[in-house]
Amino acid sequence: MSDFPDLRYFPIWSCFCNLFLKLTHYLKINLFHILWKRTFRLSVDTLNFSFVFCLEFVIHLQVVSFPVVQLHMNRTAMRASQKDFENAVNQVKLLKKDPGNEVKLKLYALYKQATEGPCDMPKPGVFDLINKAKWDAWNTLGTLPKETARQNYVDLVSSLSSSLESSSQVEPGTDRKSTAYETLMVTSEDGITKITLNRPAKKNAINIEMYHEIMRALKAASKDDSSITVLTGNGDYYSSGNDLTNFTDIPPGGVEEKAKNSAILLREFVGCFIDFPKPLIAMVNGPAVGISVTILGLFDAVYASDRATFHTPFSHLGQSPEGCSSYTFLKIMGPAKATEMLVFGKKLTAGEACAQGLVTEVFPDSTFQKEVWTRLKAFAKLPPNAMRISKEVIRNREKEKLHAVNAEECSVLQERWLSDECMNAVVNFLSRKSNL
Ligand SMILES: CCCCC/C=C/C(=O)SCCNC(=O)CCNC(=O)[C@H](O)C(C)(C)COP(=O)(O)OP(=O)(O)OC[C@H]1O[C@@H](n2cnc3c(N)ncnc32)[C@H](O)[C@@H]1OP(=O)(O)O
Repeated sequence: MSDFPDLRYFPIWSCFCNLFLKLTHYLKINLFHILWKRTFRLSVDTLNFSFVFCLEFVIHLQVVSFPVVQLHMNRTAMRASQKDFENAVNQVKLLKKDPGNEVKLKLYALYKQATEGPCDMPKPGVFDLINKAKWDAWNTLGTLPKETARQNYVDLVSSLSSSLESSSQVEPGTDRKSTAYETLMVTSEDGITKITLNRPAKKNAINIEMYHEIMRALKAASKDDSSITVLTGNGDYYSSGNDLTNFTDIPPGGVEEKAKNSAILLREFVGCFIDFPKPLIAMVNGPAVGISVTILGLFDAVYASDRATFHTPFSHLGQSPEGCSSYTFLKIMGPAKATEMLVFGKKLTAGEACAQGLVTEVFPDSTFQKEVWTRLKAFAKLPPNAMRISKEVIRNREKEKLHAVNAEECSVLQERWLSDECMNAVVNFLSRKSNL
């Protein structure tokens, strides 16, 4: 405060001084009139005087006061930004995540401009890539005033902190995060968002809530600052597929309504995998059943522990293939092998699934986590935009077809769920007459 004269009351003092001068000036004129003019004329002059007096007041307030108030506000803002600037400089050092080279260059340039003014350094040589990039960033700020650069720096750091904060809200290790998902654990670090199916006591069976949470987690992962997304399971299973108790919660509209709602949910769920924009990797840590197997055809890489098995017992359940597997499995493994899995329900070992192209690579269970994570961390360091664009080029060719297949599979299943074959299979499982 002390280093600045407080200008807040200047306009008011200025107005009163001005008015005082005007008042004495007009009084002199009016005294002259009083002495020499008639009473009638005098009252008109008094009215004129009052009118001019008020006008003077208003004009003075507008012309003098506002610029002064503005000046005062600007000076206050400059003072605030100097303090904020120092805070922002410290805040940058505490950022947990790398904001990326583009942002770092912007920060560097604004810092230099704010502290040293316009760039007056000699331009580094073409081969001195890093210093040249820094010089370019600083030089493009031209003659931007130091105060503006300071303010821009503060704004950039604050937007950076809030965006990194919101992306860290998906951290499962924190209290905030554990309340975010009931059936999943979601973490985001080293450029990798990891979605873990988390109902180990139920073999990670996918109940209605988990379908919705997976979709929510995928949508969040598609927008966060990670480069790749991983889906895995907690416990001894990757997933036992659709939770068969989903079929027991019948709405007032009866089984038809249930089948219709399930088809809508399934279509939306599979659609999220078709449209997911970043590289999506499955870490199949154990046995996988039903829909957790079929959607693997929509992943970009599938790494499996040698404990994993792949089982799609649709005929046993009176159901039919979903997850676009009626299309992707045929493309991946050819019609004969796909039929063995999807129609006859043949369970594949990890090695067999790898030989047929469904799995990218199999790892011994003892080293599975370590080996796969080392690989994933290396992948996550690749340029994220290049990975996303490459995936887009590959996926776009198929997207329309995949959505059409998804729609068709869901509509066939809607009918199947109403069949005796399906209802008996579900009842048998729930009454524990059968395990697959
Ligand atoms: C709305 C969209 C629909 C999308 C269409 C999707 C279709 C599919 O995914 S079809 C595949 C459906 N899945 C199954 O048919 C698997 C059924 N489960 C089993 O066969 C077995 O549980 C097992 C082979 C996966 C594991 O057997 P086991 O090691 O003997 O363990 P338990 O059977 O004792 O299971 C422990 C615990 O978990 C419950 N559970 C496991 N899987 C499911 C499931 N898919 N649905 C519901 N509940 C499941 C099991 O009931 C046990 O629970 P508790 O008895 O309460 O301990």
